[in-house]
Amino acid sequence: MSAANKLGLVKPITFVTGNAKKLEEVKTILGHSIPFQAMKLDLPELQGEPEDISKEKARIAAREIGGPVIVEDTCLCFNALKGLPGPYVKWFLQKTGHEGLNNLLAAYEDKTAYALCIFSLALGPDCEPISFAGRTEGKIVPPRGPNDFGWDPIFQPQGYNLTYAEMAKEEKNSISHRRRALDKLREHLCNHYSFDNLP
Ligand SMILES: O=c1[nH]c(=O)c2ncn([C@@H]3O[C@H](COP(=O)(O)OP(=O)(O)OP(=O)(O)O)[C@@H](O)[C@H]3O)c2[nH]1
Ligand SMILES: [Mg+2]
Repeated sequence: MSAANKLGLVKPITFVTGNAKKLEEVKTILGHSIPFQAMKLDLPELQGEPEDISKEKARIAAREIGGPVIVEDTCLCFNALKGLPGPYVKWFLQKTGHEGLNNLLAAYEDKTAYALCIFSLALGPDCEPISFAGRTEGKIVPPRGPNDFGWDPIFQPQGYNLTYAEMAKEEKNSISHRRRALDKLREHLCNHYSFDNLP
């Protein structure tokens, strides 16, 4: 799309999340490529299919903010459990910890899993959100590495001997589910919008 056909945003995009570690990674990955501001808000933990959850989060956030928003929902999906715990991993982690998550797979040979991140962009309260998914394949292992972000210590990406937690931050950010989703979101925003009219 040529520059003349791009929609000029007049309100900045707000990334709405209650999770400081997500925000840190998003800031690092996007750098200055996309201007955005952040708002710490605890959005409801919804049920359903990952893309529907992410889109509904975006509708709720756009109503709260009254302007353009991005949100994301992250799932950790075990293949032996047909994708569960998926979007419910936050509660499994909170209640059962890394050990409990490993134990869920004790009855299965297959320890493979994937991390899935779905960003949704809503331009305003009455706009239908658009989603951008990123997925990284891996397996679930007993915890290794610093315990400063969620399930990072038990997720070992395919092709690596290190868990997400053991990797240097730049290395995780170069292959992560979040990185892959943000690459698509960035491309969409750069192709369709101009940011020159922002206050
Ligand atoms: O080890 C991790 N590496 C990651 O890269 C990662 N991304 C998210 N998470 C955790 O997975 C659950 C997602 O739930 P979630 O998407 O609803 O997030 P949240 O409620 O924390 O924030 P938000 O919904 O306000 O944005 C929460 O427990 C997050 O802490 C991660 N853990
Ligand atoms: Mg949440």
